[in-house]
Amino acid sequence: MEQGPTRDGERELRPAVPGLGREPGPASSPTAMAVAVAAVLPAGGCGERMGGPTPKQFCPALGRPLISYTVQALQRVSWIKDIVVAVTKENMDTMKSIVRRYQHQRVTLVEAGATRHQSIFSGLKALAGDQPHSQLPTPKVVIIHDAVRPFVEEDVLARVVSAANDHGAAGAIRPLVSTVIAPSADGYLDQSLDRAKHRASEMPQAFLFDVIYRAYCQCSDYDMEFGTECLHLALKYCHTKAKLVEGSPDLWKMLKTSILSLYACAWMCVLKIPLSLEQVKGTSVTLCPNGQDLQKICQGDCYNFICINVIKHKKQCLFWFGSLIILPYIFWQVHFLDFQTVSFSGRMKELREMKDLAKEVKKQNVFLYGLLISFTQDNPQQLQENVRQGASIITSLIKERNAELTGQLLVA
Ligand SMILES: Nc1ccn([C@@H]2O[C@H](COP(=O)(O)OP(=O)(O)OP(=O)(O)O)[C@@H](O)[C@H]2O)c(=O)n1
Ligand SMILES: O=P(O)(O)OC[C@@H](O)[C@@H](O)[C@@H](O)CO
Repeated sequence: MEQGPTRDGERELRPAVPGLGREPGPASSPTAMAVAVAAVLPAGGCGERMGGPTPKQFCPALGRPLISYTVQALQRVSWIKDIVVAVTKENMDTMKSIVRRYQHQRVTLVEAGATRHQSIFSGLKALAGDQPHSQLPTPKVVIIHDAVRPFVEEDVLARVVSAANDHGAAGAIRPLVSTVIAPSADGYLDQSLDRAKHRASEMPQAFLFDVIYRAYCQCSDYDMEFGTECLHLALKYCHTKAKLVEGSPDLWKMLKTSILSLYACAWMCVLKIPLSLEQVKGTSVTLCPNGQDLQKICQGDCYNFICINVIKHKKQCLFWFGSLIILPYIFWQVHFLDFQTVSFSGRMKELREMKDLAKEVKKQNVFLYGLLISFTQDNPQQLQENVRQGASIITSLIKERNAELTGQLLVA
């Protein structure tokens, strides 16, 4: 087994999962129950369906391997104490250098198996107390999450962990996007499933460690080789019925290169006046006053990020929304306009320029949306309110990727 960074001294530190169970505590702030949580990331696949030479988990997005985003998504959840990543022998060095380069923490690498279930089992063994070489503490609840699903939020992780703690197993689900049919052996329709009654099983899933580990220990060779569903193993071998938890649309798994592109949701704010950084404080954003470029932002721990770059008298603002790999690129150009000093013709000129640019970049599948945030110098509160409104417009439209909004100027 390959070990990642030393895990000394963490054996006694148990995480508190938000919203998990109830302990006596002040009624206004329900104390979260302390539950030990670890995660296993199977990352030993070869990406057969994608068809490229590089396994999809190592494909770059904005110059950074996909798996690094997934690890980061788990790493930023402080109550996940260990992240065990299963990678093949031949990719072990690559993964080690990813861990080093992006300074991933709490990561332990183990050798993947020939199938996904084998890789997961290998990860679980690293956390099991009964294994001679296991060095990590055995968690009460273990999360299993595909390395190729980079967009996983703390909220859904907490919900599956909480449900697993209560019910023994839990998994995220999504509505089916198309109807599933069963063909007969000779190529005719045999059965058509009622779409409303079925769901797609997604990740993350979570289990009481004891349940899933016992299931894997008893698992038949056939299940180990051909099975794909961990929830099914818990049911079949431990009679544990998984609680199903609604997941968000972001939980998709990378399967094809066509979606291996960037979801560079950035706001490009061209500030037309010298605006003090202080003025946009309080918008629940992180401010980054020095000239960092998008690449650097992506490499940092930046989710829901607003970066303000100061370039001489012109200021640029990149609002980074963490979700990285969906086509098409969405680009927000945010104009801060002082209505008292910028004339009507000045505003029209800006709009025309934005429309022209939007037309141009649409050819490259970049949707450029405009957002106008108006203000007057004497009313900083109004500006803050407009920035807040702008942020909520962006967050609500960012996932729609609506081509019709290209070149439109929305007003906050
Ligand atoms: N022997 C394997 C096979 C798969 N996986 C991992 O399981 C997750 C989900 O599997 P899948 O999407 O099927 O990935 P691949 O097996 O790489 O893809 P394909 O089925 O197209 O070959 C991925 O993170 C993949 O790396 C694994 O750890 N070990
Ligand atoms: O069905 P697939 O082989 O694409 O994927 C299997 C896994 O990646 C996993 O996401 C599901 O089993 C959900 O449980």
